[in-house]
Amino acid sequence: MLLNFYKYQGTGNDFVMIDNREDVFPKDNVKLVSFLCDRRFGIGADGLILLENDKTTDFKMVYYNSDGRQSTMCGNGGRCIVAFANYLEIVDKNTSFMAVDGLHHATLENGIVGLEMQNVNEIKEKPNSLFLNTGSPHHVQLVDGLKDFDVRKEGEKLRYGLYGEQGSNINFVGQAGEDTFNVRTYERGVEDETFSCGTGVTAVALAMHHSGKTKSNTVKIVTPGGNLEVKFQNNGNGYDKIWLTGPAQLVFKGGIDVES
Ligand SMILES: N[C@@H](CCC[C@H](N)C(=O)O)C(=O)O
Repeated sequence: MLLNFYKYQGTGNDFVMIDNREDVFPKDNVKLVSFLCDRRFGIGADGLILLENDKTTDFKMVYYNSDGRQSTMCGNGGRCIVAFANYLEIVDKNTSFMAVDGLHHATLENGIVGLEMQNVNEIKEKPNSLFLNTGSPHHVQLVDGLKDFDVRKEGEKLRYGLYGEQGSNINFVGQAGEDTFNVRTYERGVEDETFSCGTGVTAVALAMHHSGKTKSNTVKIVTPGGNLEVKFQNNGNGYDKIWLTGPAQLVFKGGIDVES
């Protein structure tokens, strides 16, 4: 069958996007998803996202990593699917949608998408790092010489060594200013460094505030794929009103022959 797809990117974190409102996609086909995400034999992407109907909100997001398996929340994917829903004329400038971690509100203006993330009530302090869940699990670690750091090698070591089978995404951080951080992320399920990770930069912003590295509740993050901003409120017990904001763009669209 001919499968129509749309390719999106948000700060270089890229996704195959499929309109699955008519239930056309074989959702349990791990091989098919990993083939579509393959950069040499398929379309190429860090993940695949289905846009589906939802009973109570504008649409539902179903996220797969490039390994072909459904996973936890994807922040950049969440921003991209809002741009996709706008392209499909399902939503205008404000929307609410359902994802694996619950309800998300979002805004869209001139290609910039703001996405409200789930509240974070726990940040675990470890010897050289912090661990928190922003919809997906994240290890956050400050390192020297981030530019030349071997993110793949060190990320893989920690992802399996510290977090076992379940794993975690691993974020390496360098402070660039009072409210600005450089971030490089090793992503679980991609098993490599990606150009940017939305739940990851959200985790970094909160972790840096929690550990006193910044006093600002608007944090600028520089990733290899571009710039993001994370705003939040510290409520004493944790963080709420967390908004991740940055660009999300349609790159190209097409059709691909797949076995039905
Ligand atoms: N790229 C994503 C994170 C996707 C989920 C992650 N790989 C996992 O399985 O935990 C983002 O932008 O948040």
